[in-house]
Amino acid sequence: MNVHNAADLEQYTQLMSRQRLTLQKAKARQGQRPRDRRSRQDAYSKFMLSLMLSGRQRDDRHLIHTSLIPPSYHPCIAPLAELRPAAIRDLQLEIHHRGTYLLLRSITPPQRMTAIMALMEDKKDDVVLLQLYQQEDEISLEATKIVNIGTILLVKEPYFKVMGDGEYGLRVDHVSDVVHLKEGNTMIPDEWRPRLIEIETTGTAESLKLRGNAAVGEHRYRDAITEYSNALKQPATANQIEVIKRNRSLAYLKMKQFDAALSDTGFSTFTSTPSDKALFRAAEALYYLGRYSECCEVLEVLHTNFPENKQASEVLARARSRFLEQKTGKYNFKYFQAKAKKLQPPHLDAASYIGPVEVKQTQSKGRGLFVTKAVKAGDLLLCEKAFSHAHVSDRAADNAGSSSEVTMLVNIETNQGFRGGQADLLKSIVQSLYRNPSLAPAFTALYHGPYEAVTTSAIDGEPVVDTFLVERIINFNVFGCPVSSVISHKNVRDGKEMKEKAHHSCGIWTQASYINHSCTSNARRAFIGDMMIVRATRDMESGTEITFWYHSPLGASAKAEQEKFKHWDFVCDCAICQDSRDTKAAVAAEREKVMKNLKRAYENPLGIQMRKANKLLEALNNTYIRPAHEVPRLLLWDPLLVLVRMYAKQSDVVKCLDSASKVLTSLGFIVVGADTSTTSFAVVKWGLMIDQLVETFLHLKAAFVAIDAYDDAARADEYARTAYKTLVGEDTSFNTTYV
Ligand SMILES: C[S@@+](CC[C@H](N)C(=O)[O-])C[C@H]1O[C@@H](n2cnc3c(N)ncnc32)[C@H](O)[C@@H]1O
Repeated sequence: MNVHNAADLEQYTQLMSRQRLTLQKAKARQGQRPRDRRSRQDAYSKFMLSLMLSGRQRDDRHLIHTSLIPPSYHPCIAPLAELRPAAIRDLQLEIHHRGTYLLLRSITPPQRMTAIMALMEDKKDDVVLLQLYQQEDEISLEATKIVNIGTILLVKEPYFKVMGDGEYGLRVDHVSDVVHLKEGNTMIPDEWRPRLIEIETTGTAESLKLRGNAAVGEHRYRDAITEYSNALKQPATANQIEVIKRNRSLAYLKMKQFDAALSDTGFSTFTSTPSDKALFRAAEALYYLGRYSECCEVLEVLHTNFPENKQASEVLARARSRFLEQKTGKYNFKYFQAKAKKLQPPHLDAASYIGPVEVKQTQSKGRGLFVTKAVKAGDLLLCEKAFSHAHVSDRAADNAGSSSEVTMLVNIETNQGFRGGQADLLKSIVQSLYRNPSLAPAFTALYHGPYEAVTTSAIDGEPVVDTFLVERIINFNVFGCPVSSVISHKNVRDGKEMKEKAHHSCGIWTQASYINHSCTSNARRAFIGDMMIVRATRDMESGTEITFWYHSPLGASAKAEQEKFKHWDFVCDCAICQDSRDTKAAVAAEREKVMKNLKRAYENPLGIQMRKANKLLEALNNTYIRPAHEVPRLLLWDPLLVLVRMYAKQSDVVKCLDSASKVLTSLGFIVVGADTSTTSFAVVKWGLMIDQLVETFLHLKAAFVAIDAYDDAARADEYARTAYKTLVGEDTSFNTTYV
């Protein structure tokens, strides 16, 4: 929804045909055991050379950075005990070696490209290039912490393939298909043990704990977790175990493994006197998991038992604010706007408010979101924090716009490609689900088309994450977003952008994902940072299904509109789409002709030819059959608004009111009193919520003031603010946007 489809890029088409060819060639070799594998020395030299060159400055200006999604396959869901060992030399091309595993040791440092790569050996001294996809980015975790010389790991059900450059390699798409073997693991062969670097495998619980503490001191949190976990395998007193776990919980917090951090604090079985550290860490984990009510409870105990703990009071104040936001939907939007401007990425410290809505089955659109009580236009339905948000800065987006430097996520199987932050989104969601399985259900429940995901969520006590399921869910549920909708709105106001824009930044909002599309929608989404704000655009009765635009119906032909929905695999059946299907070809041609003539009449160098324009507008209006409040007349509002502006400038109040009233009518509104009569001005029924509405209502307000109709002016002002609030998400910035 408002994300960049890559199909319009020439590079994309070329890339896709190259990839498809590679895939075809590779398929033809399925089952072969390649005889031309590089020797160990040759493979090593090649890898090291490539590693060396990758460190040098390259001309990246015309590169497409792609993340290619291969044909989908399931993650391994068999317990390790049931898998048989395999050897590199027995691997067959283009096969997922189900029921087996490879035990590998890295003989090189890692190279980070789209995947993290390293050359691995097995016990028979054969080597293979390993590509680990969907790993954390370098800032979160250096590649050397994932794989480095001497790292021993186990690849479950390996997928051996011909790579893009014709070489052979192991491709791992599911993070859960790799097991890092820690020192002391009995699966590590004896001959590999002495070569393990700097690893002391034994020690007492106390000495290992101290090593863990030292690792924490050096910010080596992953190592610290290993040390503490080893310590917990040694004999220890109950008190020692508690301390080691508490320390490990800090390392888990630093690694953003909030589920594990919480569990290590003993939260689920807290006694009456947990330590201040345990309480604080539990509170921190709960905060990041969005469990604000429990977070407040824990912090209140901490505050009571350890009143001198200043940090606790600060966090308690924050947690209470989040809890209040979650309960009431009351936010400091002014603060949001200021923060979103400053933060990079613009991720706000805020809780989600899920308003009077519920998910229910619809007649023909799968599940949908419905209001549980009557609401008014402008009412807040959702203010949701992104489940995951990929920020692409304006500079990066501008570069991508000129298509000299493009990031793409390309799915060969579905032939879909996207530009922008979607590749980052995939990686970060996979990692987040892997680290915090408690967050998974809200995400995996989202619509994912016909893809059949595995139902196993954990194996051998470790989470199973299906990368292809994540990719499918992103595909159907991603929203493109600006840093703030107020910026997009100002651009429309200033005539810089008339159409809704696609965005490079994007995210997933799990509750908003249940909202289906309709061109005659009754809600709108707005963004501030990573918060999506959904408000009603018209009054709704309890039980009404909420809909918003996946793509705005404005400015595109009906056919082009339907093309856009192909991606989501549905045909829009709203009144606008039905009407356009029912419109005869001759009528459509007549509209096109009138529009062309209208353009000419408007672009006359001596000013608009009013007589001609009025006639043409009348003719255009007459091409529509169904009432405008049922089927908005999408071609009419824009030329009418030009007239409103003109009459406002000329201070022709009567004509200004008349044209503004017609703008509203063409958008599906029913209004009364938008004239010089004594009837009070009121919106009886709201129509399509477009950015230009604010301007329209403000022109009405000015016209009413000019004829001393102050009550009507006040109402027009109120409507302008309601429209603004719906379009931008809040109205605290109204007075600065419209000074
Ligand atoms: C973001 S999901 C919306 C929630 C989804 N209906 C569900 O069951 O979870 C997008 C998918 O919903 C369905 N959908 C959305 N709007 C629709 C519409 N107007 N008509 C038919 N199907 C629609 C399509 O299958 C689309 O791919």
